[in-house]
Amino acid sequence: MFRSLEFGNGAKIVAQDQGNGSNGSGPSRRAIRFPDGHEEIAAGRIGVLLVNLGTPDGTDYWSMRRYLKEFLSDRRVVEAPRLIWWPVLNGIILSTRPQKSGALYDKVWNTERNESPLRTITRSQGEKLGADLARTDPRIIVDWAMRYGNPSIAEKLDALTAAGAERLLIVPLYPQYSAATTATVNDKAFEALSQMRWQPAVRTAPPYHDDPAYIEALAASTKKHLAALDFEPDIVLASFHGIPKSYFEKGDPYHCQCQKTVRLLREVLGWGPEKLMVTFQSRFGREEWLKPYTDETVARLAREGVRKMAVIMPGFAADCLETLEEIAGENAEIFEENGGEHFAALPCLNDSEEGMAVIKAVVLRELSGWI
Ligand SMILES: C=CC1=C(C)c2cc3[nH]c(cc4nc(cc5[nH]c(cc1n2)c(C)c5CCC(=O)O)C(CCC(=O)O)=C4C)c(C)c3C=C
Ligand SMILES: [Fe+2]
Ligand SMILES: [Fe+2]
Repeated sequence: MFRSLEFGNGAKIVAQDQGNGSNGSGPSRRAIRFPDGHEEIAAGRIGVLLVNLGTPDGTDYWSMRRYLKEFLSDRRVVEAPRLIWWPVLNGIILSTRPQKSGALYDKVWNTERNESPLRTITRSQGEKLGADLARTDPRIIVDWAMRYGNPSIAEKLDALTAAGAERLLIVPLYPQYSAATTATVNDKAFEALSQMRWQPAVRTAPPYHDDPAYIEALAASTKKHLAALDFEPDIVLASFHGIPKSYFEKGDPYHCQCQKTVRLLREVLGWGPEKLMVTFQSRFGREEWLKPYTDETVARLAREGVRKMAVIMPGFAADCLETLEEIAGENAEIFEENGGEHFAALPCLNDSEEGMAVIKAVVLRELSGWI
């Protein structure tokens, strides 16, 4: 079966599904067919796929349950032996967490588009990057996907190869590497590629925790958002999503990369560790996670007399439940309950000028030799 995509100049990209047996069903032939119908040439396009964590399709019980089941079944995310984890996940967690998390997502949901902020922002990052890079090299096509939920990595890889992408750059949108994030994005992409008879050439973008473009963007964005506040914080927390301490002990470089990001950011801002502290948020389960915990630190500092606090979240390429609800909502309350007076959660880099400059710098560097 042929699938085709038409372009404004009358050219047509045609992809033939292989549909011939056991080795998957990805597109196996790509060609540009010109209007007169007889000329076929290789499409030769370069695909860039931005991937972020994921998102439920809705905040109702079944959408939340589907999403959490996919997410929490991933062995890269929960490493506990299946014999122990399976009954816990399918018992208590999937019967209670979907309602609880759904209510939290309701607080931040983009009702206009009926989707989570993470999906809205990731789409915008993809669209802005696509428009920008098409001016750099018209062979480049950019798309975006979610590791869990929709749009899936597999469907976007199919679409990119069908559109003629013979070279492909996968970009996990995580500045700091963790097996629970970067590695699982790549695993999922290679799982989809393993089903294709005719694979594109593939690269994956490395973490960019110490990339000067990223550090400069964080510094500029932090200064810009602090200047817009009606107070000057006594202390700024750099809050990262946590991981279980045991993952760090097994060799996950995430903790070290978070620390390095903040060390470099302090150097650019000219701040010491007493002004910009590192903390870890979003614990899940009973195991010990990376410390210090954000919520405990916020409470302690408020009790110790800190009255004005700002929080930046450099590990999140886009605002999401964990930044908009957990930090801007829950932690603001914790601060005030313990005597704090002014609290601000600063926006992530998102699709801002600074944020797009980082993604563009990473992508252009990783495309070198291809463009
Ligand atoms: C169970 C363990 C979890 C690990 C390990 C984990 C690592 C991890 N997560 C992110 C980024 C995000 N996580 C988000 C939501 C979220 N995370 C977990 C659990 C683990 N994360 C859960 C159960 C959830 C769902 C929400 C909830 O029920 O509490 C999000 C937000 C997604 C959104 O749509 O807004 C992000 C982003 C990182 C970077 C990371 C390890 C470094
Ligand atoms: Fe998470
Ligand atoms: Fe959370």
